[in-house]
Amino acid sequence: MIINLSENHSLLSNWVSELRDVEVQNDRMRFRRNLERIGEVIAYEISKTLPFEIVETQTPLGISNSKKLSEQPVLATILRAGLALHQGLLSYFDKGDNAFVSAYRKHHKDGSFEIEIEYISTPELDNRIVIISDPMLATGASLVKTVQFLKNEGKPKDIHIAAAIACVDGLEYVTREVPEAIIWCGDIDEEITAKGYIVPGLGDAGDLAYGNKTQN
Ligand SMILES: O=P(O)(O)OC[C@H]1O[C@H](OP(=O)(O)OP(=O)(O)O)[C@H](O)[C@@H]1O
Ligand SMILES: O=c1cc[nH]c(=O)[nH]1
Ligand SMILES: [Mg+2]
Repeated sequence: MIINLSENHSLLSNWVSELRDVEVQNDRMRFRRNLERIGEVIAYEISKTLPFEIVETQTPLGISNSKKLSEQPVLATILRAGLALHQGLLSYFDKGDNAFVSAYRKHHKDGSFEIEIEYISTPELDNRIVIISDPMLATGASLVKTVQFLKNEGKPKDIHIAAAIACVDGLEYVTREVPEAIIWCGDIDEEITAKGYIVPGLGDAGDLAYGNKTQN
C-alpha cells in the first residue's frame, strides 16, 4: 500500500518543497531539520495505525484511563542519508529500538551501480513492527535489499517504509518485491534519470545533508 502524504494539504508539503529548493539547500542544517520534521510527521501518521491499550494514569487529581502505544517499533534506517529522517521518527517513537544498515550505491566506471551492504546492526525482528526510513526511494534497490537483509535476521509482523520523495518506478519495484509493506511518502515524482536520480527530486540527499563523499 502506498500513502502519498502530499495529497492532503499540510505543512509537510512546505518542508518537502524546501528540501527541493536549490537556494534553501545551501543551508545544510535546514535541509537536515526538514528531513527530521518529515520523519516526525510520518511517525505521527504511522502511529494512527498501531495497536494501543488503555492504561490507568495517576494525575494529581485522579485516575485517567489513557491510551498508550502497546508495543514499540524497530526503527531501521539506511546510512547515510537516512539518519536525519530516522532522527525525526525516533523523536516521536522515543522508546523504539533501532537498526542501522549500510546500503550504498557502488558506482562502476561505465556509470552503472549496484547496492552494497557491508554492515547491519539490528535487534531481534521476529514479530516486530519495523519502520524503515530512507529519504529517497529512487530505483527502490536499496530498500528492497535492506528488507531482504532484515528478513534474514527475523520475521517482522509489519513493515512500514518512510520516504521523503519517492518515484513511480521505484514504488512499483518495492511494491512488487515487498507487497506487505506500507509505504509512506512525502511526495511522489514521475521521472528517474539513467543514473538513478529522481526528477525533479532534490539531488543527492546524503550529500546535501552531510557533504560530498568520495565515489565508491
Ligand atoms: O532507491 P535507490 O535507487 O536504491 O536509491 C536510493 C538510495 O540512494 C541514496 O543513497 P546513496 O547511495 O546516495 O548513499 P548516501 O546516503 O551515503 O548518500 C539514498 O539515500 C538511498 O539510500
Ligand atoms: O534522486 C536521488 C536518488 C537517489 N539518492 C538521492 O539522494 N537522490
Ligand atoms: Mg547519496
